Amino acid sequence: MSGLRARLHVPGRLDAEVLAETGDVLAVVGPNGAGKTTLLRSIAGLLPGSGDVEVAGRSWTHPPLLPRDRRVGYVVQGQALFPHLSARENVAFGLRARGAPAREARARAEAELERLGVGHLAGRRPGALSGGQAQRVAIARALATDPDVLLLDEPFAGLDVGVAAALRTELARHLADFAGVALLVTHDAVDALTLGTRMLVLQDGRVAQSGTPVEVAARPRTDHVARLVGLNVLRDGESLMAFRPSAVVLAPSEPVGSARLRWRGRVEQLTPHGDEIRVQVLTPDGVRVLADVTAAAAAELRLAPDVALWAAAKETAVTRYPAAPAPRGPVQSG
Ligand SMILES: Nc1ncnc2c1ncn2[C@@H]1O[C@H](COP(=O)(O)OP(=O)(O)OP(=O)(O)O)[C@@H](O)[C@H]1O
Repeated sequence: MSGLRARLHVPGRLDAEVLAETGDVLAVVGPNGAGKTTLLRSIAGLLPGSGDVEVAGRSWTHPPLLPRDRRVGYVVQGQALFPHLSARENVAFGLRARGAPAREARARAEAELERLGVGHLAGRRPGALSGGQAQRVAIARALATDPDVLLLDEPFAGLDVGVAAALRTELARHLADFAGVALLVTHDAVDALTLGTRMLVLQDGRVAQSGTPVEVAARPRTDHVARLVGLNVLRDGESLMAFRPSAVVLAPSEPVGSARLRWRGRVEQLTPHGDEIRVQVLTPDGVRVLADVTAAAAAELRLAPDVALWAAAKETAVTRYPAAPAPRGPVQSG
């Protein structure tokens, strides 16, 4: 087994088996308190005695390895850079702790910061960095030690939308190059679908579902995932398009504007969805598009089953990604 095999048990909090192969990016999703952070911390060795972990054919738990002896890069929730160290020293820290000579650690740290687009900020302390810059430093620090397992706990949380989008694009590149197994905790379905090669759904400390993102999105097995991936995921040739139902506009006649994707169809279903109404539109070719509209808009459009209408979405609201390759072996619950 070249990847990760873990059976994790933290009484009352987590009971899960995780299998991932080298090159996998496992998107870990689930409601608050489901055990996502506990899962990452168990793998990192921060919760001693919490189960069996085997990485690249080597046990990290029999005998138990200290966290610093595990080949892990961990980007914790809300960053934890050392405030009194420069970006360069923060990144070099882990290398020094693993015995790298100072010069070598410094050179590697600078190269890693450069790779993350923050090389020019190497001398700054975290207090003088923006949230997005600090997060890049945190990712550089996690990658600098060439970990076998990369743990990312909500890496885009708290960042401005534009900053998060830029970092997401960049992280996608680094994850594609990354030679180990990555676990990405996220509350964002688009992250799970675009960055994950597999998805692991946790609920009440257990694995509720696993599979490729497309499999999970197509047949959500928990309410949370259904809501989370309450996304439109439509095929467009060789790629998939994902967009939120809230990005879909309904109109009685064909919408104008060339940049819009549009579908003609009929209302198949209307369901309450929070403060809004979720409308399922069925096209003559069998494509289903979800739209969330306010009650006022639903009344104005006289929405009822079988009413003919148009659905449209702006191209800018659509995330496109390649259709997933054939599924690999299952990640199982414990
Ligand atoms: N230090 C702790 N001691 C005892 N229980 C804890 C501790 N940390 C977390 N828990 C509990 O363990 C469960 C899992 O928490 P965890 O933080 O792993 O969830 P999560 O899925 O990461 O949640 P979130 O999305 O809110 O970050 C929760 O019921 C939580 O209350």
